[in-house]
Amino acid sequence: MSVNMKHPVYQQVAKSKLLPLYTATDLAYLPKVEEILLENEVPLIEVTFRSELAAAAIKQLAVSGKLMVGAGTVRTLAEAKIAVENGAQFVVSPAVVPDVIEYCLEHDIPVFPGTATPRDIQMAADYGIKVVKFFPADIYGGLKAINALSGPFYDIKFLPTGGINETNFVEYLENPNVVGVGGSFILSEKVIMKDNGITMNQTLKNLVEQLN
Ligand SMILES: O=C[C@H](O)COP(=O)(O)O
Repeated sequence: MSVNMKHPVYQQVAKSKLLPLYTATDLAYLPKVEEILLENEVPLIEVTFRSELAAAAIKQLAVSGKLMVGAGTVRTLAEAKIAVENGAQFVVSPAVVPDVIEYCLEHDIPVFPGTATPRDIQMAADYGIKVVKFFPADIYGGLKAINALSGPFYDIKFLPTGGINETNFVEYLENPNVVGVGGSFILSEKVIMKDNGITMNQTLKNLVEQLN
């Protein structure tokens, strides 16, 4: 059981720098979601297990094959199995869940466990994990905490999530220990629903422009 750092998911996260966290309540919007993300060259998505449609949305996106699709808010082994069986290519958890991590490593699925403390990070590192979610980033000290944690955990990269928004994401991404940022500020089904994606597309365009 070891971490395959050559998995394309790691390269894509580092390239896109944005990991959109998406909660599906209506599968009809998924083609629009794909269109917006592809147009803005953010070809990946984390579909959260916060709605009953999570597995179906993952499956639809995986079958379509346009985006790299992962599962988020994976808190149990059962959810990890459902996610991967429906085509999830990566898994994100809000905490360090040994069953989830072990299942993912056994199936060559990149897993980003949620960490906030040295103990959490050490637990993830003991599995050979090199990239952890830092969550909830703003409440657990933001960049100040990441800088402090990067001293002893010099070989770990962070994916801050939770409280990241359009005004602070660039500052996070400028930190050399931050590989990318995640969050609901990148893509929202509710916003897409309002005007069939026009506002959402513009919002994402504005975010991506700031990356260059
Ligand atoms: O697990 C991820 C977080 O719940 C996302 O937080 P956010 O809505 O502040 O981006």
